[in-house]
Amino acid sequence: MALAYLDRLNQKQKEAVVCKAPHVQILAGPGSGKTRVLTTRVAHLIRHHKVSPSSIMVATFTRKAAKDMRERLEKDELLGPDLANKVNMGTFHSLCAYYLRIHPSVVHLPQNFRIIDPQEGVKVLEKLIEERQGSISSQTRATIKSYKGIAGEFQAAISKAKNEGFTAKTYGDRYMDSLEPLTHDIILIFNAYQQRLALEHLLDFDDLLLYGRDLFETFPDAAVGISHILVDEFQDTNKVQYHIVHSLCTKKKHLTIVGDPDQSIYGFRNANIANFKMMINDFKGTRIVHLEENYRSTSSILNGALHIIQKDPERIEKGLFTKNSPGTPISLMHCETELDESQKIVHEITRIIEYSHGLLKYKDIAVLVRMHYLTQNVESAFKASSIPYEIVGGMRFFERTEIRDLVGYVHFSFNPNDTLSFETIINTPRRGVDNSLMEKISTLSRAHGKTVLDILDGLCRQDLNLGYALPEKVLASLRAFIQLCTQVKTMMDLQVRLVPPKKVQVMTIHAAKGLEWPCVFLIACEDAIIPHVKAKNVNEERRLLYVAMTRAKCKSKPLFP
Ligand SMILES: Nc1ncnc2c1ncn2[C@@H]1O[C@H](COP(=O)(O)OP(=O)(O)OP(=O)(O)O)[C@@H](O)[C@H]1O
Repeated sequence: MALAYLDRLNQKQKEAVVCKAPHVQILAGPGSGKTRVLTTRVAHLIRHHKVSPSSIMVATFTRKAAKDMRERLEKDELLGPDLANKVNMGTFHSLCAYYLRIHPSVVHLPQNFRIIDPQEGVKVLEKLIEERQGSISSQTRATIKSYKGIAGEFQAAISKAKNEGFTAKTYGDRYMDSLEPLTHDIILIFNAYQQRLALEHLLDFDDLLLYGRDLFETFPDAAVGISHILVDEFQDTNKVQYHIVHSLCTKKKHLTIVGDPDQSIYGFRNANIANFKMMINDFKGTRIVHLEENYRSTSSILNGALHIIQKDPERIEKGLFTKNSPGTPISLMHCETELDESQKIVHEITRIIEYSHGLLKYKDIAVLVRMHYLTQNVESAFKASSIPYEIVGGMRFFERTEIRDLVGYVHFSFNPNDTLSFETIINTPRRGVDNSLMEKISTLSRAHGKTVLDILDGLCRQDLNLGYALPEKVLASLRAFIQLCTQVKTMMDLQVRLVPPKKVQVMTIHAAKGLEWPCVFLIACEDAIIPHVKAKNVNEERRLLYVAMTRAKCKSKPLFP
């Protein structure tokens, strides 16, 4: 049978797509067609091996990657929209959320659990730390400048522990004998945090993975019907994600992973490069295929990037080449000040657009930064010179105040135990509920084991006594609030349609992973920024620079003030 979709692949890519080994590890450099190979392998399983599309699960790291892959699969030369839509595809977090919604009781979760974002998590921690400051060690107390700041630090510590696979209980058991006062503070707050989330039927992002791991471990049939699992960006998997993949793959399931150890830039979030070796040990019969031809970049760009990554002493040597022409050399641009740096970028972009005579558009240009705050100068310069730009990964749709409020109403109506959402929305519009009353309502809800709505109802009917009478104006607005919430019957499925960009894309290097543009500027390419002054692992910083440089097809321009 003619398999036309294979014609778009080189020999190694074909080998990776048609490989019949039970498990396949595809190791590939940047721009060598990992996404092309992964999507074609999915198509090949369905079209050639007649695997049902609903038996295939593809786990990605970002929603953007999942969307990108689905779009590629929807093309007729691969699967077409009907078949593509039947493939189970999503981020690890969304796949876990999906199966946890179907089988919540297996891991003792309530049916109406809600997923909170990191900002909401900080809010919970802020309160818990304030409530428990008497029990926190004097050393930690002395470092508290603001509750929000310290809450952020506890959140990072708890998240790190969870990404290593600890629950509050197992973390406490493991570190109970530590001599570090801070460790005991973390144990205390970690426990309190999990108790508060459980009480209010809330899960944070890390919990999704931990509960997902427990679900698939205790009940591998949760993902019934899945026979093939494919994982993108395997170098970014942490221990918990590996555990999930391992549990999912019991009972003769087939695993394909694609990844590039050189692009491992999430070590700070516990990504574990050792997972490549673990896979070889745990999955007998794994075949390794190397993709070594880069199609994306000019040879000048690729050689420049290789020069950087080859200095990583931990690197496992692997080949990467391109048949592309050298193109223009990488040009380092020295700038007098940060202001000068952004003005030079404006000047260069204007020149590129003008001289390419329509060949290159604003959307073909990206500006990458090591840290988000570095976008400020370039943003002002773009505004002043009317260059259309988009800061990617800044304030996201769901983080905007009005959207937060709207979603808060939906969440609260769906889960009236959720005091976090209650506190977000109760005074939008103003209802005269001050912080102390808000606290009392939340505390009464927890103490009586009743929902916040029940407590509000009790207050309005005057069945519950606060020790003082609420003004009639406040009672009236609480009644209106109850009525409004009871009117919101169903959860709305808010979906944002992403419009293809037409503007210069400005984003961090982390956000640029997996993307490509003809022209890429990299600003603040200097000591203390990259490698970052606080970076614990200089090799990870080197890999970060490698990822940044390999995003460019023709023009890579690092700048330094
Ligand atoms: N066999 C091929 N022939 C021509 N072009 C190819 C081939 N394979 C991949 N490409 C092109 O190379 C570019 C990089 O491919 P892809 O995005 O799949 O790379 P990747 O390995 O996922 O990159 P990264 O690791 O940097 O995210 C794309 O523009 C793709 O269309």
